[in-house]
Amino acid sequence: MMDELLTPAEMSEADRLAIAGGPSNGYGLMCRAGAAIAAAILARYPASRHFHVLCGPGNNGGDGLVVARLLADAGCPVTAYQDDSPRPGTDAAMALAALELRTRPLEVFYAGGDDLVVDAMFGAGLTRPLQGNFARAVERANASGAAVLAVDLPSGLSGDSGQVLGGIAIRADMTVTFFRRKPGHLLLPGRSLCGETVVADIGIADEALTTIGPKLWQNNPRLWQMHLPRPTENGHKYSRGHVASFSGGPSATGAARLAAMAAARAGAGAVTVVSPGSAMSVNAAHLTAIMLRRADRVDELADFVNSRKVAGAVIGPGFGVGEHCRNFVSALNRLRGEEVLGLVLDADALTSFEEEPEALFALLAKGTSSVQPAVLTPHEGEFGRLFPDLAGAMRSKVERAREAASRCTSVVILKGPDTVVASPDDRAVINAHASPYLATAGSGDVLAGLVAGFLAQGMPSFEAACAAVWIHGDCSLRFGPGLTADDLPGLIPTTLRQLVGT
Ligand SMILES: NC(=O)C1=CN([C@@H]2O[C@H](COP(=O)(O)OP(=O)(O)OC[C@H]3O[C@@H](n4cnc5c(N)ncnc54)[C@H](O)[C@@H]3O)[C@@H](O)[C@H]2O)[C@@H](O)CC1
Ligand SMILES: Nc1ncnc2c1ncn2[C@@H]1O[C@H](COP(=O)(O)OP(=O)(O)O)[C@@H](O)[C@H]1O
Ligand SMILES: [K+]
Repeated sequence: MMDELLTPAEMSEADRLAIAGGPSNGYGLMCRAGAAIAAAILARYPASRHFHVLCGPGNNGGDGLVVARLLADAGCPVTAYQDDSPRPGTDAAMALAALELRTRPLEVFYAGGDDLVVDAMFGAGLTRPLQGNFARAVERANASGAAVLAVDLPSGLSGDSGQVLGGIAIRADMTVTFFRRKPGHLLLPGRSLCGETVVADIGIADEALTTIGPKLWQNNPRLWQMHLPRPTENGHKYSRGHVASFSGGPSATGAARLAAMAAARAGAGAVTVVSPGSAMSVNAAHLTAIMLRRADRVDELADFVNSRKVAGAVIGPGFGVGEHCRNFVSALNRLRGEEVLGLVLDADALTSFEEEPEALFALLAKGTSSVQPAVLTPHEGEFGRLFPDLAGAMRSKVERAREAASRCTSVVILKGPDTVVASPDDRAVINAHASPYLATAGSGDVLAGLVAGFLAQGMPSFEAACAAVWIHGDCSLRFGPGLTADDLPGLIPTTLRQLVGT
Protein backbone atom coordinates (compact mmCIF):
# COMPACT_ATOMS: atom_id res chain seq x y z
CA MET A 1 0.00 0.00 0.00
CA MET A 2 1.48 3.35 -1.04
CA ASP A 3 -1.18 5.47 0.67
CA GLU A 4 0.80 6.42 3.79
CA LEU A 5 1.94 10.03 3.90
CA LEU A 6 5.18 10.84 5.70
CA THR A 7 6.12 14.22 7.11
CA PRO A 8 9.62 15.42 6.22
CA ALA A 9 10.74 14.39 9.73
CA GLU A 10 9.27 10.90 9.29
CA MET A 11 10.87 10.68 5.86
CA SER A 12 14.27 11.47 7.26
CA GLU A 13 13.67 8.75 9.86
CA ALA A 14 12.87 6.34 6.99
CA ASP A 15 16.10 7.45 5.37
CA ARG A 16 18.03 6.80 8.59
CA LEU A 17 16.45 3.37 9.06
CA ALA A 18 17.21 2.42 5.45
CA ILE A 19 20.85 3.42 5.85
CA ALA A 20 21.13 1.59 9.20
CA GLY A 21 19.57 -1.54 7.67
CA GLY A 22 21.92 -1.41 4.65
CA PRO A 23 23.06 -2.25 2.08
CA SER A 24 22.95 1.38 0.77
CA ASN A 25 24.68 4.18 2.64
CA GLY A 26 23.45 7.78 2.34
CA TYR A 27 25.38 8.39 -0.86
CA GLY A 28 23.98 5.14 -2.28
CA LEU A 29 20.42 6.34 -1.62
CA MET A 30 21.24 9.70 -3.17
CA CYS A 31 22.54 7.94 -6.30
CA ARG A 32 19.34 5.91 -6.52
CA ALA A 33 17.25 9.05 -6.09
CA GLY A 34 19.26 10.81 -8.81
CA ALA A 35 18.92 7.79 -11.11
CA ALA A 36 15.13 7.76 -10.64
CA ILE A 37 14.95 11.47 -11.49
CA ALA A 38 17.22 11.12 -14.53
CA ALA A 39 15.11 8.21 -15.80
CA ALA A 40 11.92 10.29 -15.41
CA ILE A 41 13.56 13.20 -17.26
CA LEU A 42 14.74 11.04 -20.14
CA ALA A 43 11.32 9.39 -20.39
CA ARG A 44 9.26 12.62 -20.23
CA TYR A 45 11.48 15.41 -21.51
CA PRO A 46 14.05 13.76 -23.84
CA ALA A 47 13.85 16.48 -26.49
CA SER A 48 14.64 19.43 -24.22
CA ARG A 49 17.05 21.87 -25.81
CA HIS A 50 19.09 22.29 -22.65
CA PHE A 51 18.92 20.79 -19.16
CA HIS A 52 19.46 23.26 -16.28
CA VAL A 53 19.94 21.66 -12.88
CA LEU A 54 19.55 24.11 -9.96
CA CYS A 55 21.29 22.69 -6.89
CA GLY A 56 20.90 23.73 -3.25
CA PRO A 57 23.31 23.24 -0.37
CA GLY A 58 21.86 20.03 1.13
CA ASN A 59 20.89 16.54 0.00
CA ASN A 60 18.25 17.83 -2.40
CA GLY A 61 21.09 19.62 -4.17
CA GLY A 62 23.10 16.37 -3.93
CA ASP A 63 20.33 14.57 -5.81
CA GLY A 64 20.57 17.32 -8.43
CA LEU A 65 24.32 16.87 -8.81
CA VAL A 66 23.78 13.14 -9.41
CA VAL A 67 21.12 13.97 -12.01
CA ALA A 68 23.51 16.38 -13.76
CA ARG A 69 26.20 13.67 -13.91
CA LEU A 70 23.79 11.06 -15.32
CA LEU A 71 22.34 13.44 -17.91
CA ALA A 72 25.85 14.41 -19.03
CA ASP A 73 26.78 10.71 -19.24
CA ALA A 74 23.72 10.20 -21.44
CA GLY A 75 25.03 12.91 -23.79
CA CYS A 76 22.50 15.61 -22.84
CA PRO A 77 23.47 19.30 -22.93
CA VAL A 78 23.43 20.07 -19.20
CA THR A 79 24.46 22.84 -16.84
CA ALA A 80 24.48 22.49 -13.07
CA TYR A 81 24.21 25.64 -10.93
CA GLN A 82 25.10 26.17 -7.29
CA ASP A 83 25.04 29.12 -4.93
CA ASP A 84 27.65 27.59 -2.69
CA SER A 85 29.46 24.27 -2.50
CA PRO A 86 28.08 21.54 -0.21
CA ARG A 87 29.72 21.13 3.19
CA PRO A 88 32.81 18.89 2.96
CA GLY A 89 32.23 15.30 4.03
CA THR A 90 28.52 15.29 3.12
CA ASP A 91 26.87 13.04 0.58
CA ALA A 92 26.26 16.08 -1.59
CA ALA A 93 30.00 16.83 -1.55
CA MET A 94 30.60 13.28 -2.82
CA ALA A 95 28.07 13.88 -5.58
CA LEU A 96 29.92 17.07 -6.53
CA ALA A 97 33.28 15.28 -6.58
CA ALA A 98 31.85 12.66 -8.96
CA LEU A 99 30.58 15.32 -11.39
CA GLU A 100 32.99 15.98 -14.22
CA LEU A 101 31.30 19.24 -15.24
CA ARG A 102 32.13 22.59 -13.66
CA THR A 103 29.11 23.98 -11.92
CA ARG A 104 28.12 27.60 -12.59
CA PRO A 105 26.93 30.21 -10.08
CA LEU A 106 23.17 30.24 -9.56
CA GLU A 107 22.92 33.93 -10.44
CA VAL A 108 23.80 33.29 -14.10
CA PHE A 109 20.98 30.76 -14.55
CA TYR A 110 18.67 31.59 -17.40
CA ALA A 111 16.41 29.15 -19.28
CA GLY A 112 14.55 29.35 -22.60
CA GLY A 113 11.07 28.01 -23.32
CA ASP A 114 12.34 24.78 -24.91
CA ASP A 115 14.61 23.88 -22.00
CA LEU A 116 14.05 21.75 -18.92
CA VAL A 117 14.72 23.11 -15.45
CA VAL A 118 15.46 20.57 -12.73
CA ASP A 119 14.70 22.14 -9.36
CA ALA A 120 17.00 20.54 -6.80
CA MET A 121 17.43 23.55 -4.54
CA PHE A 122 15.42 22.52 -1.46
CA GLY A 123 13.28 19.57 -0.53
CA ALA A 124 12.45 18.14 2.85
CA GLY A 125 15.00 20.33 4.60
CA LEU A 126 13.49 23.74 3.81
CA THR A 127 13.28 25.67 7.05
CA ARG A 128 12.74 29.28 6.02
CA PRO A 129 11.59 31.43 3.09
CA LEU A 130 13.73 31.54 -0.03
CA GLN A 131 15.83 34.66 -0.44
CA GLY A 132 18.60 36.14 -2.56
CA ASN A 133 19.88 34.02 -5.44
CA PHE A 134 17.49 31.16 -4.64
CA ALA A 135 14.44 33.42 -4.78
CA ARG A 136 15.68 34.99 -8.01
CA ALA A 137 16.33 31.56 -9.57
CA VAL A 138 12.75 30.54 -8.70
CA GLU A 139 11.39 33.69 -10.32
CA ARG A 140 13.45 33.08 -13.46
CA ALA A 141 12.46 29.41 -13.68
CA ASN A 142 8.77 30.21 -13.26
CA ALA A 143 8.90 32.97 -15.86
CA SER A 144 10.99 31.03 -18.38
CA GLY A 145 8.25 29.01 -20.05
CA ALA A 146 10.55 25.97 -19.69
CA ALA A 147 9.19 22.71 -18.29
CA VAL A 148 10.13 22.33 -14.62
CA LEU A 149 10.74 19.07 -12.80
CA ALA A 150 11.05 19.30 -9.02
CA VAL A 151 13.18 16.90 -7.03
CA ASP A 152 11.14 15.71 -4.01
CA LEU A 153 9.26 19.02 -3.57
CA PRO A 154 9.09 22.31 -5.43
CA SER A 155 11.59 24.58 -3.67
CA GLY A 156 9.87 27.01 -1.31
CA LEU A 157 7.06 24.58 -0.50
CA SER A 158 6.72 23.08 2.97
CA GLY A 159 6.43 19.30 2.78
CA ASP A 160 4.57 19.39 6.09
CA SER A 161 1.84 21.92 5.45
CA GLY A 162 1.66 22.42 1.68
CA GLN A 163 2.13 26.14 2.34
CA VAL A 164 4.65 28.32 0.54
CA LEU A 165 7.16 29.73 3.01
CA GLY A 166 7.54 33.44 2.33
CA GLY A 167 5.34 33.53 -0.75
CA ILE A 168 7.77 32.28 -3.37
CA ALA A 169 8.07 28.73 -4.70
CA ILE A 170 8.80 26.76 -7.84
CA ARG A 171 5.79 25.92 -10.03
CA ALA A 172 6.56 22.46 -11.34
CA ASP A 173 5.09 20.43 -14.17
CA MET A 174 6.22 17.26 -12.51
CA THR A 175 7.56 16.32 -9.08
CA VAL A 176 9.42 13.11 -8.38
CA THR A 177 9.49 12.16 -4.74
CA PHE A 178 10.85 9.10 -2.97
CA PHE A 179 9.31 6.16 -1.06
CA ARG A 180 6.06 7.88 -0.03
CA ARG A 181 4.32 11.21 -0.63
CA LYS A 182 4.35 13.96 1.97
CA PRO A 183 1.32 15.98 3.19
CA GLY A 184 2.61 18.98 1.22
CA HIS A 185 2.17 17.09 -2.05
CA LEU A 186 -1.60 16.87 -1.43
CA LEU A 187 -2.51 19.93 0.64
CA LEU A 188 -3.11 23.18 -1.22
CA PRO A 189 -1.47 25.20 -2.57
CA GLY A 190 1.26 22.52 -2.60
CA ARG A 191 -0.65 20.07 -4.75
CA SER A 192 -1.10 22.57 -7.54
CA LEU A 193 2.59 23.60 -7.41
CA CYS A 194 3.78 19.99 -7.74
CA GLY A 195 2.15 19.27 -11.09
CA GLU A 196 2.02 15.53 -11.62
CA THR A 197 3.60 13.78 -8.62
CA VAL A 198 5.43 10.52 -9.14
CA VAL A 199 6.73 8.35 -6.29
CA ALA A 200 10.02 6.61 -7.07
CA ASP A 201 11.22 3.46 -5.34
CA ILE A 202 14.78 4.06 -4.16
CA GLY A 203 15.12 0.85 -2.20
CA ILE A 204 13.77 1.93 1.19
CA ALA A 205 12.01 -1.15 2.59
CA ASP A 206 8.36 -0.91 3.67
CA GLU A 207 9.38 -2.28 7.10
CA ALA A 208 10.52 1.25 7.95
CA LEU A 209 6.82 2.10 8.22
CA THR A 210 6.32 -0.39 11.04
CA THR A 211 8.83 1.53 13.12
CA ILE A 212 7.60 4.98 12.13
CA GLY A 213 3.87 4.13 12.46
CA PRO A 214 2.45 6.90 10.27
CA LYS A 215 -1.20 7.77 10.96
CA LEU A 216 -1.84 9.87 7.88
CA TRP A 217 -2.94 8.53 4.50
CA GLN A 218 -4.07 9.70 1.11
CA ASN A 219 -7.79 8.93 1.08
CA ASN A 220 -8.34 5.79 -0.94
CA PRO A 221 -10.84 2.89 -0.99
CA ARG A 222 -8.12 0.52 0.25
CA LEU A 223 -8.47 2.17 3.66
CA TRP A 224 -12.21 1.58 4.15
CA GLN A 225 -13.63 -0.57 1.36
CA MET A 226 -13.92 -3.63 3.62
CA HIS A 227 -16.16 -1.64 5.98
CA LEU A 228 -18.65 -0.59 3.32
CA PRO A 229 -22.09 -1.95 4.21
CA ARG A 230 -23.53 -4.80 2.19
CA PRO A 231 -27.14 -5.91 2.79
CA THR A 232 -27.69 -9.39 4.21
CA GLU A 233 -29.97 -11.71 2.27
CA ASN A 234 -32.61 -11.77 4.98
CA GLY A 235 -32.36 -8.07 5.83
CA HIS A 236 -35.35 -5.75 6.06
CA LYS A 237 -35.52 -2.01 5.61
CA TYR A 238 -34.94 -1.10 9.25
CA SER A 239 -32.08 -3.58 9.61
CA ARG A 240 -30.40 -1.64 6.76
CA GLY A 241 -30.46 1.46 8.91
CA HIS A 242 -33.03 4.21 9.37
CA VAL A 243 -31.75 7.78 8.94
CA ALA A 244 -33.42 10.96 10.16
CA SER A 245 -32.60 14.20 8.36
CA PHE A 246 -33.76 17.37 10.12
CA SER A 247 -35.46 20.07 8.06
CA GLY A 248 -35.55 23.80 8.70
CA GLY A 249 -38.61 26.03 8.29
CA PRO A 250 -40.72 26.43 5.13
CA SER A 251 -38.10 28.43 3.22
CA ALA A 252 -35.17 26.18 4.17
CA THR A 253 -36.20 22.59 3.48
CA GLY A 254 -34.12 21.59 0.44
CA ALA A 255 -30.88 20.94 2.32
CA ALA A 256 -32.46 18.29 4.57
CA ARG A 257 -33.96 16.57 1.53
CA LEU A 258 -30.60 16.54 -0.27
CA ALA A 259 -29.03 14.93 2.79
CA ALA A 260 -31.93 12.49 3.06
CA MET A 261 -31.60 11.40 -0.56
CA ALA A 262 -27.86 10.90 -0.16
CA ALA A 263 -28.43 8.75 2.94
CA ALA A 264 -30.88 6.61 0.99
CA ARG A 265 -28.44 6.24 -1.90
CA ALA A 266 -25.73 5.24 0.58
CA GLY A 267 -27.92 2.24 1.33
CA ALA A 268 -29.92 3.23 4.41
CA GLY A 269 -33.09 1.13 4.20
CA ALA A 270 -35.39 3.90 5.40
CA VAL A 271 -34.96 7.66 5.54
CA THR A 272 -37.24 10.19 7.18
CA VAL A 273 -37.19 13.94 6.89
CA VAL A 274 -38.10 15.26 10.32
CA SER A 275 -39.82 18.58 9.83
CA PRO A 276 -41.26 21.41 11.90
CA GLY A 277 -45.02 21.61 11.53
CA SER A 278 -44.68 24.86 9.57
CA ALA A 279 -42.74 23.08 6.78
CA MET A 280 -44.69 19.82 6.60
CA SER A 281 -46.61 20.75 3.46
CA VAL A 282 -43.51 22.02 1.61
CA ASN A 283 -41.64 18.83 2.45
CA ALA A 284 -44.61 16.62 1.66
CA ALA A 285 -44.87 18.16 -1.78
CA HIS A 286 -41.30 17.13 -2.58
CA LEU A 287 -40.90 13.67 -1.08
CA THR A 288 -41.66 10.24 -2.47
CA ALA A 289 -39.36 7.43 -1.29
CA ILE A 290 -38.30 9.51 1.70
CA MET A 291 -40.73 9.51 4.64
CA LEU A 292 -41.88 12.55 6.58
CA ARG A 293 -42.47 13.09 10.28
CA ARG A 294 -43.32 16.14 12.29
CA ALA A 295 -41.28 17.16 15.35
CA ASP A 296 -41.32 20.67 16.78
CA ARG A 297 -40.21 19.77 20.27
CA VAL A 298 -37.48 17.70 21.88
CA ASP A 299 -40.02 15.21 23.36
CA GLU A 300 -41.48 14.64 19.88
CA LEU A 301 -38.01 14.08 18.53
CA ALA A 302 -37.13 11.55 21.26
CA ASP A 303 -40.44 9.77 20.76
CA PHE A 304 -39.80 9.37 17.07
CA VAL A 305 -36.24 8.19 17.50
CA ASN A 306 -37.22 5.66 20.13
CA SER A 307 -40.25 4.28 18.36
CA ARG A 308 -38.80 4.12 14.82
CA LYS A 309 -35.35 2.67 15.53
CA VAL A 310 -33.43 5.63 14.10
CA ALA A 311 -29.84 4.50 13.53
CA GLY A 312 -28.36 7.65 12.03
CA ALA A 313 -29.18 11.34 12.19
CA VAL A 314 -27.99 14.36 10.26
CA ILE A 315 -28.78 17.82 11.55
CA GLY A 316 -27.66 21.26 10.52
CA PRO A 317 -28.21 21.78 6.78
CA GLY A 318 -30.82 24.53 6.50
CA PHE A 319 -31.96 23.89 10.06
CA GLY A 320 -31.58 27.42 11.43
CA VAL A 321 -29.14 28.76 13.99
CA GLY A 322 -30.06 29.17 17.64
CA GLU A 323 -31.34 27.64 20.82
CA HIS A 324 -33.82 25.32 19.14
CA CYS A 325 -30.96 23.82 17.14
CA ARG A 326 -28.79 23.46 20.25
CA ASN A 327 -31.64 21.67 22.04
CA PHE A 328 -32.14 19.23 19.17
CA VAL A 329 -28.40 18.57 18.91
CA SER A 330 -28.13 17.85 22.58
CA ALA A 331 -31.21 15.57 22.52
CA LEU A 332 -29.80 13.61 19.59
CA ASN A 333 -26.44 13.39 21.26
CA ARG A 334 -28.05 11.95 24.40
CA LEU A 335 -29.47 9.20 22.20
CA ARG A 336 -26.15 8.58 20.42
CA GLY A 337 -24.95 5.08 21.12
CA GLU A 338 -28.36 4.17 22.46
CA GLU A 339 -31.14 4.57 19.92
CA VAL A 340 -29.33 6.85 17.48
CA LEU A 341 -26.23 5.04 16.35
CA GLY A 342 -24.49 7.71 14.34
CA LEU A 343 -24.74 11.48 14.48
CA VAL A 344 -23.64 13.97 11.83
CA LEU A 345 -23.47 17.66 12.69
CA ASP A 346 -23.14 20.09 9.80
CA ALA A 347 -23.72 23.76 8.98
CA ASP A 348 -26.21 25.40 11.41
CA ALA A 349 -25.69 22.65 14.01
CA LEU A 350 -22.08 23.84 14.23
CA THR A 351 -22.74 27.57 13.92
CA SER A 352 -25.34 27.35 16.71
CA PHE A 353 -22.47 26.67 19.12
CA GLU A 354 -20.35 29.59 17.92
CA GLU A 355 -20.75 31.43 21.24
CA GLU A 356 -20.09 28.36 23.37
CA PRO A 357 -18.05 25.75 21.51
CA GLU A 358 -16.96 24.27 24.84
CA ALA A 359 -20.58 23.34 25.55
CA LEU A 360 -20.68 21.34 22.31
CA PHE A 361 -17.34 19.67 23.06
CA ALA A 362 -18.57 18.70 26.54
CA LEU A 363 -21.74 17.20 25.04
CA LEU A 364 -19.83 15.16 22.50
CA ALA A 365 -17.30 13.75 24.94
CA LYS A 366 -19.04 10.48 25.70
CA GLY A 367 -16.90 8.27 27.85
CA THR A 368 -17.55 4.75 26.62
CA SER A 369 -15.46 3.24 23.86
CA SER A 370 -18.47 1.40 22.41
CA VAL A 371 -20.08 4.69 21.35
CA GLN A 372 -19.00 5.71 17.88
CA PRO A 373 -17.77 9.30 17.74
CA ALA A 374 -20.05 11.86 16.13
CA VAL A 375 -18.98 13.29 12.75
CA LEU A 376 -18.66 17.05 12.26
CA THR A 377 -18.48 18.38 8.71
CA PRO A 378 -17.36 22.05 8.82
CA HIS A 379 -16.09 24.08 5.91
CA GLU A 380 -13.37 26.59 6.83
CA GLY A 381 -15.93 29.24 7.89
CA GLU A 382 -17.77 26.92 10.26
CA PHE A 383 -14.47 25.51 11.50
CA GLY A 384 -13.31 29.02 12.38
CA ARG A 385 -16.44 29.59 14.45
CA LEU A 386 -15.86 26.53 16.61
CA PHE A 387 -12.07 26.64 16.67
CA PRO A 388 -11.10 30.31 16.23
CA ASP A 389 -7.55 29.70 17.39
CA LEU A 390 -7.11 26.97 14.75
CA ALA A 391 -8.42 29.04 11.84
CA GLY A 392 -6.14 30.33 9.11
CA ALA A 393 -3.10 28.90 7.46
CA MET A 394 -0.60 29.25 10.29
CA ARG A 395 -0.60 25.52 10.87
CA SER A 396 -1.02 22.58 8.54
CA LYS A 397 -4.62 21.68 7.72
CA VAL A 398 -3.91 18.17 8.99
CA GLU A 399 -2.69 19.44 12.37
CA ARG A 400 -5.68 21.78 12.66
CA ALA A 401 -8.18 19.03 11.88
CA ARG A 402 -6.46 16.62 14.27
CA GLU A 403 -6.44 19.12 17.11
CA ALA A 404 -10.12 19.88 16.47
CA ALA A 405 -11.03 16.17 16.44
CA SER A 406 -9.27 15.69 19.73
CA ARG A 407 -11.02 18.70 21.33
CA CYS A 408 -14.51 17.61 20.31
CA THR A 409 -13.92 13.85 20.60
CA SER A 410 -15.44 13.53 17.14
CA VAL A 411 -14.41 12.75 13.63
CA VAL A 412 -13.90 16.07 11.84
CA ILE A 413 -14.28 16.44 8.09
CA LEU A 414 -12.59 19.77 7.37
CA LYS A 415 -13.93 20.40 3.88
CA GLY A 416 -12.46 22.18 0.89
CA PRO A 417 -10.45 21.35 -2.21
CA ASP A 418 -8.07 19.37 0.02
CA THR A 419 -10.57 17.94 2.53
CA VAL A 420 -8.95 16.46 5.63
CA VAL A 421 -10.71 13.83 7.75
CA ALA A 422 -9.33 13.47 11.27
CA SER A 423 -10.26 11.07 14.03
CA PRO A 424 -9.89 11.68 17.78
CA ASP A 425 -7.53 8.67 17.82
CA ASP A 426 -5.16 10.73 15.61
CA ARG A 427 -5.74 8.90 12.33
CA ALA A 428 -6.22 11.27 9.41
CA VAL A 429 -6.53 11.30 5.65
CA ILE A 430 -6.14 13.95 2.98
CA ASN A 431 -8.54 13.69 0.07
CA ALA A 432 -7.35 14.59 -3.42
CA HIS A 433 -10.11 12.70 -5.22
CA ALA A 434 -12.64 15.42 -6.09
CA SER A 435 -13.44 17.90 -8.80
CA PRO A 436 -13.67 21.65 -8.23
CA TYR A 437 -17.17 21.34 -9.70
CA LEU A 438 -18.12 20.12 -6.21
CA ALA A 439 -17.99 23.73 -5.06
CA THR A 440 -21.71 24.16 -5.69
CA ALA A 441 -24.47 25.07 -3.24
CA GLY A 442 -25.85 22.07 -1.41
CA SER A 443 -23.03 19.68 -2.15
CA GLY A 444 -22.00 19.73 1.52
CA ASP A 445 -25.54 18.68 2.49
CA VAL A 446 -25.19 15.64 0.26
CA LEU A 447 -21.89 14.78 1.92
CA ALA A 448 -23.43 15.00 5.39
CA GLY A 449 -26.28 12.71 4.32
CA LEU A 450 -23.86 10.19 2.83
CA VAL A 451 -21.98 9.97 6.11
CA ALA A 452 -25.23 9.50 8.05
CA GLY A 453 -26.29 6.77 5.62
CA PHE A 454 -23.08 4.84 6.22
CA LEU A 455 -23.20 5.35 10.00
CA ALA A 456 -26.77 4.05 10.16
CA GLN A 457 -25.58 0.85 8.51
CA GLY A 458 -23.04 0.31 11.26
CA MET A 459 -19.90 1.62 9.58
CA PRO A 460 -17.33 3.01 12.05
CA SER A 461 -17.28 6.82 12.05
CA PHE A 462 -13.80 7.44 10.66
CA GLU A 463 -14.20 4.93 7.85
CA ALA A 464 -17.72 6.22 7.10
CA ALA A 465 -16.40 9.77 6.85
CA CYS A 466 -13.46 8.83 4.62
CA ALA A 467 -15.68 6.73 2.36
CA ALA A 468 -18.29 9.46 2.05
CA VAL A 469 -15.67 12.08 1.14
CA TRP A 470 -14.09 9.86 -1.51
CA ILE A 471 -17.40 8.71 -3.02
CA HIS A 472 -18.72 12.30 -3.05
CA GLY A 473 -15.54 13.33 -4.88
CA ASP A 474 -15.78 10.40 -7.27
CA CYS A 475 -19.31 11.42 -8.24
CA SER A 476 -18.09 14.92 -9.03
CA LEU A 477 -15.21 13.62 -11.13
CA ARG A 478 -17.50 11.39 -13.15
CA PHE A 479 -20.05 14.16 -13.78
CA GLY A 480 -17.80 17.18 -14.34
CA PRO A 481 -19.17 20.40 -15.84
CA GLY A 482 -22.69 21.43 -14.97
CA LEU A 483 -22.80 19.48 -11.70
CA THR A 484 -25.42 20.59 -9.19
CA ALA A 485 -26.05 19.16 -5.75
CA ASP A 486 -29.30 17.66 -7.05
CA ASP A 487 -27.27 15.49 -9.43
CA LEU A 488 -25.04 14.05 -6.72
CA PRO A 489 -27.31 11.51 -4.98
CA GLY A 490 -28.15 9.89 -8.33
CA LEU A 491 -24.46 9.45 -9.09
CA ILE A 492 -23.71 7.53 -5.89
CA PRO A 493 -24.92 4.08 -7.00
CA THR A 494 -22.45 3.76 -9.90
CA THR A 495 -19.50 4.56 -7.66
CA LEU A 496 -20.82 2.24 -4.93
CA ARG A 497 -21.31 -0.59 -7.41
CA GLN A 498 -17.65 -0.34 -8.37
CA LEU A 499 -16.67 -0.59 -4.71
CA VAL A 500 -19.00 -3.30 -3.39
CA GLY A 501 -20.14 -5.12 -6.51
CA THR A 502 -23.77 -5.72 -7.38
N1 LIG B 1 15.03 11.26 3.05
C1 LIG B 1 15.37 10.40 2.12
O1 LIG B 1 14.99 9.26 2.20
C2 LIG B 1 16.20 10.80 0.98
C3 LIG B 1 16.40 12.15 0.77
N2 LIG B 1 17.00 12.59 -0.31
C4 LIG B 1 17.02 14.02 -0.60
O2 LIG B 1 17.39 14.75 0.53
C5 LIG B 1 16.55 15.87 0.64
C6 LIG B 1 16.57 16.37 2.06
O3 LIG B 1 17.89 16.77 2.30
P1 LIG B 1 18.28 17.80 3.41
O4 LIG B 1 17.75 17.34 4.71
O5 LIG B 1 19.74 18.01 3.29
O6 LIG B 1 17.44 19.08 3.03
P2 LIG B 1 17.50 20.08 1.77
O7 LIG B 1 18.49 19.66 0.77
O8 LIG B 1 16.10 20.26 1.36
O9 LIG B 1 17.94 21.48 2.41
C7 LIG B 1 18.63 21.54 3.61
C8 LIG B 1 19.70 22.61 3.60
O10 LIG B 1 19.20 23.84 3.18
C9 LIG B 1 19.32 24.83 4.21
N3 LIG B 1 18.15 25.66 4.07
C10 LIG B 1 16.88 25.37 4.40
N4 LIG B 1 16.05 26.36 4.00
C11 LIG B 1 16.82 27.29 3.38
C12 LIG B 1 16.56 28.53 2.73
N5 LIG B 1 15.31 29.02 2.63
N6 LIG B 1 17.58 29.24 2.21
C13 LIG B 1 18.84 28.78 2.29
N7 LIG B 1 19.16 27.60 2.89
C14 LIG B 1 18.15 26.87 3.43
C15 LIG B 1 19.45 24.05 5.48
O11 LIG B 1 20.13 24.80 6.46
C16 LIG B 1 20.24 22.83 5.00
O12 LIG B 1 21.60 23.16 4.86
C17 LIG B 1 15.23 15.37 0.15
O13 LIG B 1 14.38 16.43 -0.21
C18 LIG B 1 15.65 14.50 -1.02
O14 LIG B 1 15.78 15.27 -2.19
C19 LIG B 1 17.61 11.70 -1.30
O15 LIG B 1 18.96 12.02 -1.42
C20 LIG B 1 17.48 10.25 -1.05
C21 LIG B 1 16.78 9.77 0.11
N1 LIG C 1 -12.31 23.37 -5.22
C1 LIG C 1 -12.90 22.26 -4.74
N2 LIG C 1 -12.51 21.05 -5.17
C2 LIG C 1 -13.11 19.93 -4.70
N3 LIG C 1 -14.10 19.93 -3.77
C3 LIG C 1 -14.50 21.11 -3.29
C4 LIG C 1 -13.92 22.33 -3.74
N4 LIG C 1 -14.53 23.34 -3.07
C5 LIG C 1 -15.45 22.78 -2.26
N5 LIG C 1 -15.43 21.44 -2.38
C6 LIG C 1 -16.29 20.48 -1.69
O1 LIG C 1 -17.65 20.84 -1.93
C7 LIG C 1 -18.44 20.67 -0.76
C8 LIG C 1 -19.04 22.03 -0.38
O2 LIG C 1 -19.66 21.94 0.86
P1 LIG C 1 -20.16 23.23 1.66
O3 LIG C 1 -19.07 24.24 1.70
O4 LIG C 1 -20.73 22.76 2.94
O5 LIG C 1 -21.28 23.78 0.71
P2 LIG C 1 -22.85 23.84 0.93
O6 LIG C 1 -23.06 24.39 2.31
O7 LIG C 1 -23.35 24.77 -0.14
O8 LIG C 1 -23.38 22.46 0.79
C9 LIG C 1 -17.50 20.08 0.28
O9 LIG C 1 -17.58 18.67 0.26
C10 LIG C 1 -16.12 20.53 -0.19
O10 LIG C 1 -15.10 19.68 0.24
K1 LIG D 1 13.33 20.69 -4.99
